Amino acid sequence: MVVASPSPIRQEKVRALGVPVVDLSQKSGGRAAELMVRACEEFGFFKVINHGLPVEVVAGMEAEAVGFFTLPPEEKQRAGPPSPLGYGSRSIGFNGDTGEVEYLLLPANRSAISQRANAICSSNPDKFSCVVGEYVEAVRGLACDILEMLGGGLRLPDRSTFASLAGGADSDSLLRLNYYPPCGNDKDTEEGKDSHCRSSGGDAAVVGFGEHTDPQVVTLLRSNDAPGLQVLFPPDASDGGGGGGGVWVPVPPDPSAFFIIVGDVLQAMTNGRLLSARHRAVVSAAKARLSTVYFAAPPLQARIAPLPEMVATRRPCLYKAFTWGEYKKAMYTLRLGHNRLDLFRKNPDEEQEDWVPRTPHD
Ligand SMILES: C=C1C[C@]23C[C@@]1(O)CC[C@H]2[C@@]12CC[C@H](O)[C@@](C)(C(=O)O1)[C@H]2[C@@H]3C(=O)O
Ligand SMILES: O=C(O)CCC(=O)C(=O)O
Ligand SMILES: [Fe+2]
Repeated sequence: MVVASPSPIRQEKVRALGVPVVDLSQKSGGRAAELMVRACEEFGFFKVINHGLPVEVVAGMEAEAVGFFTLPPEEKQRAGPPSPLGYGSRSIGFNGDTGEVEYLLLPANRSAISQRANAICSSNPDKFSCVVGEYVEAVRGLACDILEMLGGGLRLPDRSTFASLAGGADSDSLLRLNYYPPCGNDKDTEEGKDSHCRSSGGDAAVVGFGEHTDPQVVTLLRSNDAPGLQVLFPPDASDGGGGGGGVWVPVPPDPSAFFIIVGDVLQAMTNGRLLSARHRAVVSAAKARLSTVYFAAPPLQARIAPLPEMVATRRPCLYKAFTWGEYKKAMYTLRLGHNRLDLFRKNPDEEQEDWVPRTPHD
């Protein structure tokens, strides 16, 4: 059998830096919202603790995911191939991207989940629908709280602008379960002999999920206690701008927290004030990583454009208007790592000024 060599990632420019943390038990007074906005302006990324999702809802979701990924390969194939929804292994999207990952991509709503439950979990489809349905509803509530806080922190005239966009029943939100098998570097085991990681040699990490930004409004990512997520901190954030293209920051896993990632839609609506964060997952640990990722998205027909209050004389409108359906169509023509928002830039060659709030003179 010929096994393709997984692509190693060069390890330079990877540095341990603290990630911003927002404690949701301290919501009152607006301080948490201000911290969120600052984290999204600087990194497009933060972690929330004390988020209030019941532990049994989160544990139930993880147990269903483990149950699915540990099924025999032929059973998992019943939920594939990805269209893009469904079960996939190694191949991501339709344009040749690959990684050491298995995944299940589902629409994040109860009825669509129960329609697919039989193919995913034939032993107990009702339990799968119930547990996963409960999880997506709880996490949608958390997404709306966070988006509402961001709207408040940005002082929007309607603080619910983002939450209403992504929190409705007709939203195109998705749930993705990613499973990164362990490296199995143990030469004495059968698994170790076939290891997909040994072939890369040295300490180089292997790509689980290649670098990209998430296209939607915001992403809520939770994982088990295996590491792997890395976020690209822009040059200003990492070293005062002197280091070139930023630095990859490994994010220590925290199963009790959620990691929040700004998506392209939020970057466009805030006219570049909030940054959609480039991130990736690497496979280097001996332990399997399991991530449960909720992408809060607008309805397909929703019109996305920079909000008028985010545009000023010194901060001209950067993006053309588009519908979420148009954005999705464009993104499926591109590779994972491409900068999709560039397709919708008004003046792609224009230098961008740092964001300055609207002044009375504007
Ligand atoms: C290569 C691709 C996979 C992806 C669609 C795309 O053409 C470019 C964006 C990719 C991404 C990244 C974040 C999410 O995991 C995802 C579901 C999404 O909305 O955009 C995936 C897409 C996918 O796997 O279908
Ligand atoms: O698994 C991870 O930690 C990252 C996954 C991810 O970025 C994605 O599914 O879009
Ligand atoms: Fe992602």
